[in-house]
Amino acid sequence: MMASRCAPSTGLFLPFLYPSLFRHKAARIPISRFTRSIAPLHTDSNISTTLYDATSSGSGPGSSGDSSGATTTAPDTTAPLTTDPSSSSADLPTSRLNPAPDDYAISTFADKARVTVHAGGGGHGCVSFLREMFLAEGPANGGDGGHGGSVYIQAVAHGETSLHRLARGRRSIRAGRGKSGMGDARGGARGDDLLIKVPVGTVVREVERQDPVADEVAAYHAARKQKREYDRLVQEAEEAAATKARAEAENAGVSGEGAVGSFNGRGSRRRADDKKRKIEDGDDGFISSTLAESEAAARAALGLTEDPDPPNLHKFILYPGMSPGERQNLSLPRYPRRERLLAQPEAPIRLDLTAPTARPILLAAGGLGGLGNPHFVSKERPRPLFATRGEGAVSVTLDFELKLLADVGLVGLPNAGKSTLLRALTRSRARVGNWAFTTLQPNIGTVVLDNHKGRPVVPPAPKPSSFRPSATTGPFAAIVNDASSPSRFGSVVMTGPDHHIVCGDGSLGSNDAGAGGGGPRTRFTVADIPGLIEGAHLDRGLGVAFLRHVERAGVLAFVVDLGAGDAIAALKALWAEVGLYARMREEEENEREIEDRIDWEGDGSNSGLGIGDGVVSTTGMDGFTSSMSRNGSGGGGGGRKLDIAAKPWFVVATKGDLPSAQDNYARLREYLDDVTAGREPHPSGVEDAWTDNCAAIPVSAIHGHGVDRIVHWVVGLLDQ
Ligand SMILES: Nc1nc2c(ncn2[C@@H]2O[C@H](COP(=O)(O)OP(=O)(O)OP(=O)(O)O)[C@@H](O)[C@H]2O)c(=O)[nH]1
Ligand SMILES: [Mg+2]
Repeated sequence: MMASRCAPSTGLFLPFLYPSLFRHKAARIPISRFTRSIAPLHTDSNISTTLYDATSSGSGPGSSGDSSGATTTAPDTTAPLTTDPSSSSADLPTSRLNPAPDDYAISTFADKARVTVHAGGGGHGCVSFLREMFLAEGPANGGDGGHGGSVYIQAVAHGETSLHRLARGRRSIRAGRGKSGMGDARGGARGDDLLIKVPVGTVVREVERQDPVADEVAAYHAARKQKREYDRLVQEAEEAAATKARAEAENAGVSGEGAVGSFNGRGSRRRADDKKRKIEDGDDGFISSTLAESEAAARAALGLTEDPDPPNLHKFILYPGMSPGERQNLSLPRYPRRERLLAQPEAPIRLDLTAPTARPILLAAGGLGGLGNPHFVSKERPRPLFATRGEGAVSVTLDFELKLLADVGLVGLPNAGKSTLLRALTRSRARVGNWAFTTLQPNIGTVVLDNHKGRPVVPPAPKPSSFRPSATTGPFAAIVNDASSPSRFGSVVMTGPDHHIVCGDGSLGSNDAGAGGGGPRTRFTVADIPGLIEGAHLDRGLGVAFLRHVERAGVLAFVVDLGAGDAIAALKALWAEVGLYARMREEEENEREIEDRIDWEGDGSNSGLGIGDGVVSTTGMDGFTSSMSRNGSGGGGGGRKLDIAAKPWFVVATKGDLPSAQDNYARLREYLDDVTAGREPHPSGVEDAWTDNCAAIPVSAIHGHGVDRIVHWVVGLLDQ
């Protein structure tokens, strides 16, 4: 038997021949090993611990404990607070209210967008004539062009929660252009209208606009002026030439008489007479030669190379098959004066859409379609070889700004527990993590008070005055003493499978969403924004820009972490930032008002938006200003109060389960009692700020304890 020529497979050359096989194999082994060895460095829990340590604004001394046992026990969110007073989020089992950092729903959110909206231009009119077998030159039958589409805006309460669709990518939005008319008297189709849907709470401001109709009018006036000037110069030149010729003829006659009898004299005399007669008779050849000269002189004077076009030529479409003679003899009629279908809103457009708009509001009106040639038939001009062009359309650059119109705005330092509270109040899946700036964009949730099943989920709220917490018998004591039952109000169970409170991420509430229609309030919305830090108004941290989302909330809830140092200091720091933000906004508004006053001076009509065709704006200019100075003292310059300080507010003293929370709460309570009684100034330092009933509601959001009190308190404040 012949020996194999190949050496028995030792595998020696295989890696060189098939490196991919080996790379694959080799890769597999270390990956799993690496995973095991490096995983602890990259897990979320590790990141959170690291960041927590760095920021040191966590939930107290117990929070940096070992999280290894986190998944061993089943979630017990109804556990009483007293079971383990030193528990921190890291020690607790994961649950809906203590989720892993990767358990959250990403929401695409944008609160600002700059977009140029273009209305559609009108389609052109058509030049056409009927032609049939025995009718070679029938009447004009060109169709009219279709009107261009318009752009509208509508604020909707449901379905839109953010401006991300406007902010994303596209910087311009176009309505449809009207189609041009066609032969056989077929009119062009209308351009499609465009409706921009925005969430309630959107403010729209015009930045710039281009109106081709206005440009056309200006171009027409310039062309007409030039044409007049040209005609004047031509006439002058002709008159000068005629006078000169007449003078020459006279001179020639005189010199001829002086040479009576000579042949030459007789000849020149005859020529001069001829010339004189021709001038007097308006002889064509002579006139045309002087006219051409005069026109050339006028063109030279105006710096033109050709005769100027009729001023309104650009508004007409000429029949392409026109002969040069027809072109020469073309006399265009006056451009017909026409009204736009919809009146373009006057500049500058400013809308504050604080309520759903029943009817769309016009932003940019579409252009008119051009007229077909039958419109220009007359006795003198039975076969018009022209039609009009479609009107150009307006384009407006607009700034959109969304100020969420939640009923309650949560304001707190980073890591205070705002998102956990939102999760406890609603079915929001806002991100929660034990580090600062977990929340990078606002979250909004809806608290449903009535599930429309005939039985209110939440019993009628007590009036805030009858529910005023006190240091001794207040809710904090209730939480501790009533630890076995999660709610003092019995019927509200904040956790568990039959959770009645839903998050309406897809249904943005408005200030009147709950009590809309005059009935009892059925829901309210809560906005959770990124944490504020000291100096946020100087753009530290994530800045104060997100405060715009709580600026118009009905009630402000200051979320203070009872386990993170002095709660009073935290509250004062928050109010200081809010106050500075309010002042900033007020200055901005004042500046804008002054700018507008200058803009609007020219036409003297500042009565709001000129929205035509019955489109009604729910809030125009007046609505805008009034919303900003709703609580102000009537716009009197420096005497204006801060709006935000005039809002009802309360403190949510969260993380009540942590040690030292009791003392901290007691001090906070005392301080707030003093503020209510007027012994202490308002924490923002603003005079006349709202201090009717400054409450601190202790909760442990992570356990879902005490959140029902917040629901009642808010309902009481909103219904005030
Ligand atoms: N012990 C305890 N921990 C809580 C409570 N509420 C929240 N936490 C923890 O506090 C940490 C921060 O919670 P978040 O809800 O993310 O805080 P936040 O205010 O939204 O933070 P930012 O979004 O960064 O501003 C998390 O680890 C929570 O588990 C509570 O009532 N008790
Ligand atoms: Mg958060």
